[in-house]
Amino acid sequence: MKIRSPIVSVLGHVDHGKTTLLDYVRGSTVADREAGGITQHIGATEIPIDTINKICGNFIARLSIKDTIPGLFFIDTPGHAAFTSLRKRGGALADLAILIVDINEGFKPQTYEAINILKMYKTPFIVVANKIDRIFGWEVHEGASFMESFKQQAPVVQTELDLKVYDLVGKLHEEGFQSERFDRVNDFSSQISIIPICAKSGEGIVELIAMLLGLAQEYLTEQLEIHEDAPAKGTVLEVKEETGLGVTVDSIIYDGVIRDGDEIALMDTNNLVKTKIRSILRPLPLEEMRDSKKKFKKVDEVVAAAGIKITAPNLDDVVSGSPLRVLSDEEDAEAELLKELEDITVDTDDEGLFVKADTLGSLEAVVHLLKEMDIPIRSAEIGDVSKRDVIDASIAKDENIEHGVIIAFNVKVHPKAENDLSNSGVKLFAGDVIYQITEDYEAWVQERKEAQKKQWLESIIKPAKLMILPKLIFRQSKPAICGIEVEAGTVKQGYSLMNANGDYVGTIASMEDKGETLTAISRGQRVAMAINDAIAGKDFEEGDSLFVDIPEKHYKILEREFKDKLNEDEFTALDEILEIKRIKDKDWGKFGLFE
Ligand SMILES: Nc1nc2c(ncn2[C@@H]2O[C@H](COP(=O)(O)OP(=O)(O)OP(=O)(O)O)[C@@H](O)[C@H]2O)c(=O)[nH]1
Repeated sequence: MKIRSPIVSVLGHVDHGKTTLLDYVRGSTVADREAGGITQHIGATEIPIDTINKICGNFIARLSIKDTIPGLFFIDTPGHAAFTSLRKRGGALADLAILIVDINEGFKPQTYEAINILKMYKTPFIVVANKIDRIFGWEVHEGASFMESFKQQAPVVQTELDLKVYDLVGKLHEEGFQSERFDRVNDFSSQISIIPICAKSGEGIVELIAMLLGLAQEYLTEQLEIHEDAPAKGTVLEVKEETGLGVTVDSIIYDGVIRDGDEIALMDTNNLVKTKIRSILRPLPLEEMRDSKKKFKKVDEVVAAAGIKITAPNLDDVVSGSPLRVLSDEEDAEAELLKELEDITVDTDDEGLFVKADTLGSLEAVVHLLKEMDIPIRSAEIGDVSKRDVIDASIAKDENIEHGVIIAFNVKVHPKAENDLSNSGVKLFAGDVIYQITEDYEAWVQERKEAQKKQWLESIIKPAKLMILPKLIFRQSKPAICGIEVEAGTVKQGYSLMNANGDYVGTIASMEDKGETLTAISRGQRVAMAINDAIAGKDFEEGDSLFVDIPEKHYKILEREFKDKLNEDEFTALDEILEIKRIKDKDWGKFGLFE
């Protein structure tokens, strides 16, 4: 068993300094390049332990880190898109992550997104609080450790920094993490270290590197064990067309050995792709690159961890995030890959939303998040939103509006699908921050529920009470016409009326006030009312109170769902109506055992 270097990714909000940090980490060893200070991979940079020892020897001694880990392997492309692409079955490819936060700006949408992704993959991480040089009064000490530089700051500046660090501690706490400034952490397995740094001047970088190494040694060595002679396992970072080489795949190999001429298996959106390696390429050292047009050099074999470019036939449809396996014991590797593809794309429900994403990894992340929210998924695929997606969603919409929805992460709508989309009424939730898309979707569902409830409430017959005004009976019957005043609630045309004994009186045919026909009138209004079926003097008298006859089902809905929506006078009328109803049926309005 050999131990490989831990793979480290940098995540964080846009402009918080991911690239600057990576540049510094790589640049800090550039002088040493020829002496083996740094190993350039495709898509990654490795800093060997000797170089690390040179840069931060003191710290490493203090943290009692041994030389068992060969170095640190930094993925060159920062950001969570790269992070989710670089997946392997059941987790992230990165063993460790650096979450970078601008100390002056604090948490931003993509910071939360990164945390969600790290939580999902259970990836251990260190928080770096970047741009400390922007704290008012900070005196820059190029390349110094954080502690050294901190000691030399004025007390107000030190206090200011600590306040900002505590803001981050608070935010991390809200996300369910215990954290502390790294020098105050007493248990690295339960607390997250926050390292204040300046990616421009390099302050704090030595501590960052030492901490990464310390964490890897303490908690990851088992996961870093590799089988040097086993068929390689890797992940596709990017599929790229290269002049003179055709379509190539850039991949990170995290276990085993890969050789020129090996048979490998990869994935396109739906199938296994098998091919034979034509060549394995590594970057040409910078010095040599200057003298030639070539960027790569051919190698016969590489052992994990490594970043390589592979040329081979049939790579055109391979997707980024695809697993890569060297096939030796073909059946096993193939079956494993197929199962993996199934895990991500086929584990869907009969009904639900349509999900599109740009890579296998991001698709997996979106699907995972939606499932956690108990949102059913009908289909999950890689690629832009197509005409077919819109048609499928539109069919689903006819059955359930909430399923006529497409969630699109980091992909575009195909121009041919745009028209259909706007005509179909299918809802599209698109963006590049997963949790914002899901939040928007949830807000929309909530809004729809509220609107539905409102519509429902409007169709429900609500309690109301009216009085037959004295000396204002204009006609005895067919229909009876009389002056009334509404005493509680709202009375509408078509409502049935009952008297104080619960007997049916008649149905409101029409209402009129000063020559104007009204369909609904409220408390305090006086109108002339025509009542079908009723005979004045027999079914009611002047001065009688009449009540709206509420169907029992409506009463129950009011009681259960909308009681808080009734006015005080409606509330009292409802009580009166209940009492009247129970004269004839003592169980009226009571809920049955199974209701
Ligand atoms: N003052 C100061 N500026 C910094 C520091 N780190 C980064 N910056 C600046 O912040 C800006 C953004 O930095 P980047 O490294 O490009 O940020 P990023 O997170 O990689 O941004 P994207 O790649 O666009 O997501 C640049 O102008 C950097 O020069 C720092 O420590 N101090």
